[in-house]
Amino acid sequence: MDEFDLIHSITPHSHYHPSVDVGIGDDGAVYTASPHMQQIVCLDTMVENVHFKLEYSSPHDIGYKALAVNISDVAAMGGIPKFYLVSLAVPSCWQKADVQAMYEGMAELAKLYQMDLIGGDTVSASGQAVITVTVIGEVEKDCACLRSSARPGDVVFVTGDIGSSAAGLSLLLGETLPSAFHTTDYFIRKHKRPVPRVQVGRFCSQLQRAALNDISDGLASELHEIAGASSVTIEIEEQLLPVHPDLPEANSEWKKWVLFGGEDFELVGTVSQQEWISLLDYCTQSGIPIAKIGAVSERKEACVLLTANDQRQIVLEKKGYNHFK
Ligand SMILES: Nc1ncnc2c1ncn2[C@@H]1O[C@H](COP(=O)(O)OP(=O)(O)O)[C@@H](O)[C@H]1O
Ligand SMILES: Cc1ncc(C[n+]2csc(CCOP(=O)(O)OP(=O)(O)O)c2C)c(N)n1
Ligand SMILES: [Mg+2]
Ligand SMILES: [Mg+2]
Ligand SMILES: [Mg+2]
Repeated sequence: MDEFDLIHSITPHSHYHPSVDVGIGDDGAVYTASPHMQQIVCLDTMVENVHFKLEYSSPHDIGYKALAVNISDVAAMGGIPKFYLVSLAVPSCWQKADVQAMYEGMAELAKLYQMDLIGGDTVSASGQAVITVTVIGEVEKDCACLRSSARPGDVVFVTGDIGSSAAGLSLLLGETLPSAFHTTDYFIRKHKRPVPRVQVGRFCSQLQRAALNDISDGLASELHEIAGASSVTIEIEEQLLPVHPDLPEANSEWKKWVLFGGEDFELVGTVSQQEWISLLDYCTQSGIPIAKIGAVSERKEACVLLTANDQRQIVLEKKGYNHFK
């Protein structure tokens, strides 16, 4: 594989956004930012054997997910994703076609959101493959949905279902065996091909106030981040958590997947009770699943409480995915 030949082959012939003044091919990309908008910049890395395994992830899957998780961070800010840059460390055993397939995975999602690839970097790796994606987005001035925006009395909500991605991972790793009860393909798809909730983020950015976070490390961890940033106590109810009906049949550990599993890439957030009505209305009309899972209490201490199905209230630990634990 030749580095320059590879870069040439993945260079787009045209851009969705005419605001790209200089794309791939110079020392840096140049774009003209829209007036009245603030720029959002996100970066997340995926490492072979930490975030994916080549046994079950194709290069297309890896590319798709590396861009999806970054778009998810833009969605959690309430933004519109516009541009992306890709840094690749490629093991020498990879073929040019494998790398191109990764870019096709990203292009699939980029087409959906009309995003332009405007740069990156390509190096050889002596060990595992690493892909780092940077996404640049934008949001109307002062409309970003910050983790610090939760207030007492707010409704706490989550989109989609949670725990399914962790179930998919467990199936892929062979820790959970497929059976007639579970929707194996659905869980695996939730793990490999998460769909970022950009529409919901955009709707929230137009509200008076919304706190948002995307679920990468797990529901408990993300709720703690909102509680900490807003200095509030969040109270959620186990019976309100949206889970796929087949999840409890999959494995006795399913409740851990829901609270601490992570990589759902759903949005969790808080809005005022009044604005919850319009958010629920919007999602219902758009066919986007969303559920109220609790409320922000009047206590001013950063804490997350869970009312279990037996009605006992417990402190929900800040457990979840942590790279060094
Ligand atoms: N190595 C790093 N250097 C600088 N900033 C970092 C680094 N790692 C994480 N951050 C920043 O810390 C914050 C939390 O990161 P992270 O938990 O990865 O967020 P997310 O779950 O939204 O991807 C973000 O603002 C991120 O940009
Ligand atoms: C082989 C493998 N083992 C474990 C996991 C689970 N996992 C890896 S990283 C992660 C958390 C999300 O990734 P991170 O890099 O922390 O994203 P961020 O929080 O920065 O968005 C989880 C649940 C996985 N996806 N693949
Ligand atoms: Mg991150
Ligand atoms: Mg992230
Ligand atoms: Mg993380």
